[in-house]
Amino acid sequence: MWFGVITLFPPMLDAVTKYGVSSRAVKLGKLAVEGINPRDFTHDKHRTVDDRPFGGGPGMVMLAQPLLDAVAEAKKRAGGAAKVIYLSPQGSPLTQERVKALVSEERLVLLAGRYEGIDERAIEMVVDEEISIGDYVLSGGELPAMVLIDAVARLLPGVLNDEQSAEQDSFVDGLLDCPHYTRPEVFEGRAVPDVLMSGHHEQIRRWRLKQALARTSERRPDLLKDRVLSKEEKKLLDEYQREKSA
Ligand SMILES: Nc1nonc1C(=O)NCC1CCCCC1
Repeated sequence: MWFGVITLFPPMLDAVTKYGVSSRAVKLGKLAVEGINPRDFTHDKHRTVDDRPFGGGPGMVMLAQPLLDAVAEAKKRAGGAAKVIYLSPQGSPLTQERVKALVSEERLVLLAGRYEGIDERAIEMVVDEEISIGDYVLSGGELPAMVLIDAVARLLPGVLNDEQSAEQDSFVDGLLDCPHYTRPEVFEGRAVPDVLMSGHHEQIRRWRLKQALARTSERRPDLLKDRVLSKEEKKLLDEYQREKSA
């Protein structure tokens, strides 16, 4: 999968190309990430990429022309059709469902804005979709772009050693993740739950599912609203709620 990221700070992309699971995807040839700097598509001496907002107000707005030319270059490098996604708080929320759908795109261009935003005409002319990673304001779209790349990279076939760990990740089955423990068995007087030491795989599976259901109902009841529970999940959640009120 190929990503062209339109950014004033291409070196930031090292965070996904040189470290962690996404860097493994790059090494395996399953992921490519190219930074394309709009400043390289300016035609004035000062390589201007922004200007003051019409109508007044604080800050600066990114000029449309360098962005459009950078997107055109990205599409050329993509070597085929590529959707353009603009990362901004005005976008639709990035969810695991959306991530899973994006995995089937062969090429994507991600537009990372800076300053107060980008000229609206650039959005009208080249942006296919706006995506938000959350309801807060960052200083640029690069980190959101890398969040999207990381979330997609983990799902590329053969990237994660144990396919299961992707399956067990939170939000993959619509529940929050269960607690995890490793050595030592007792840390600062706190012991690992007995069931995890029992070697009973079926009991461990049920315990983990119950913990995931309990956590989700406590911390993110909204996720349970849209989720159909299996018979077993209903039973475990009822069990948890009875134990809680006992
Ligand atoms: N939240 C977000 N989700 O996706 N992007 C986000 C963001 O906060 N982006 C920063 C702004 C900064 C000014 C230009 C446009 C992007």
